[in-house]
Amino acid sequence: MKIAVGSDHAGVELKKFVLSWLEKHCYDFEDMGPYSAESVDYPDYGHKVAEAVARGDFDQGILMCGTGIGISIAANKVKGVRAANVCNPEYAALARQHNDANVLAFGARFNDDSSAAKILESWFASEFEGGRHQRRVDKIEFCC
Ligand SMILES: O=C(CO)[C@H](O)[C@H](O)[C@H](O)COP(=O)(O)O
Repeated sequence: MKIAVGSDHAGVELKKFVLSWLEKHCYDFEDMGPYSAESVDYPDYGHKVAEAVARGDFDQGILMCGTGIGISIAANKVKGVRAANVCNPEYAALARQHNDANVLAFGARFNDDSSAAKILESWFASEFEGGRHQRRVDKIEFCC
């Protein structure tokens, strides 16, 4: 599985942990930036990761900003992307199981390495359940 990872300045430090976690668990990943803590705009990185997932270059994306809110809103503007801003491991599991979320977002200012690891474990351990959820996910794309 190939994972695209991005953040804004607020997420740069936690991104380092996420990258090390992905490496430790043998995922194929790419750090799409930023590469320093200099202030940047979260939509630039939200779009970059989301577009890479939508093109099929990556299976999933992981995004972090201060709260996870702005960067997930930006990612969700890209057709075919279902970004879930997750605040605990249960949300991470349900985002995969019920929403077939293909981009995981979370807040770097509200998670430390330990809570981020629990979110990542739950996300990657969970599969889309299909069935009634497939019908609902299909309807997401059909909004005028
Ligand atoms: O949380 C965010 C957006 O939802 C971003 O990470 C920003 O950091 C946040 O908007 C605060 O901006 P600042 O320039 O870091 O003060």
